Amino acid sequence: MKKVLSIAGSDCSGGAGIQADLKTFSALGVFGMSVIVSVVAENTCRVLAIEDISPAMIRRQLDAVFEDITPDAVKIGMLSTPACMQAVSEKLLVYQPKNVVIDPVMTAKNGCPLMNAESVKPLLTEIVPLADVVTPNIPEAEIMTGMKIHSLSDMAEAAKRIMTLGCRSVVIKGGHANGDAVDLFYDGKQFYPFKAKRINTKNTHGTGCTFSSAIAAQLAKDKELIDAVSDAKAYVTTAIEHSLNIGKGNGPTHHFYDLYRGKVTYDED
Ligand SMILES: Nc1ncnc2c1ncn2[C@@H]1O[C@H](COP(=O)(O)OP(=O)(O)O)[C@@H](O)[C@H]1O
Ligand SMILES: Cc1ncc(COP(=O)(O)O)c(N)n1
Repeated sequence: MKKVLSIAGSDCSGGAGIQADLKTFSALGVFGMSVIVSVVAENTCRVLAIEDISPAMIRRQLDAVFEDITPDAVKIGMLSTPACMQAVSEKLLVYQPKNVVIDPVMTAKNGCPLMNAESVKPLLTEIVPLADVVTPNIPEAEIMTGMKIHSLSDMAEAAKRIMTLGCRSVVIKGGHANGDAVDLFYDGKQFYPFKAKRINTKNTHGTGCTFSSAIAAQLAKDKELIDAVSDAKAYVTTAIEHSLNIGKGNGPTHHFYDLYRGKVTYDED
C-alpha cells in the first residue's frame, strides 16, 4: 500500500483541508496520514476562528510520522504563519520526502483569509522551493507573482515566474476564471492545458484540496508528473460533478469510491 501524508489545516465541517485530503487518499487507494498545522472552525459559509498548532507540536507530529513510516508522497495545504512554515520546511529538509505537492492555500472559498499577509515571503522562499508541483489558483498565483491574470497567456507568464522560485513544476488552476475550467501545467519546458467543462454548481468547497491530494496520491503510485496531474484533473471534475448540497453555503466535493471503481488500482507493497 502506498502512503501519503497531508500537512494542512483541519476543516471541522469536513469539506476541505485535512478532511478532504484523507477522503481523496482513501478513494484513490492510498493510505492517508495527517500532520495538523491549524485547527479551523469553519463551515460551508464562513470561518469562525483559527487556532494554530504550536511549531514545536508541528515538528513532533512530523517526527512521529517520519521515524516510523516513510510517505511515498507529501501534500502541503494551509500553512497560516511564518512560524508554521519554518517548522515544516526545517523538517522536510531533514526528512527529504519524495513527491511533494504544495497547494499554497491563502483564502477559503467564501473569501476568509487562511494565511497571514506576512507569510507570503516565507511561502515563496522556504516552502515553494521544496515542491515537485505547486498548485495555486488564479488569485494565489497573482499574489505570488505580483501580476494580474486575465487569460491563458497570463497564466503561462505567471507559471514561468513561479518556476523561478525553484520548484520542479507548477499548475495554475483555472477554477476562478470564466468559461471552461482550464488548468495550465508547466514543467519548465512545455505548457500543457488540462480542460474540463465548467460545472454549474456553487458546491466547490474543497476543490483545490481534492485536486492537490489526488496529484499526491497518483505520484505516490509512481505516475509521471504529467499523468498524475491529468488523472487528478479527471478525479476532481468527477468529485465536483457529484458534489453535495450539504450546508447553507458552498457545499463539498464528493469522494465516493464506487464512482471511481475500475479506475482505482491498489499496490500491495
Ligand atoms: N465549476 C467548476 N467546474 C469544473 N471544474 C472546476 C470548477 N471549479 C473548480 N474546478 C476545478 O477544480 C480544481 C480546483 O480549482 P480551484 O477551484 O481554482 O482551486 P481552489 O479550491 O484552490 O480555489 C481545478 O482543477 C479547477 O479547474
Ligand atoms: C483548513 C482548510 N484548508 C483549505 C481550505 C481551502 O479549501 P479549497 O480547497 O476550497 O480552496 C479551507 N477552506 N480550509
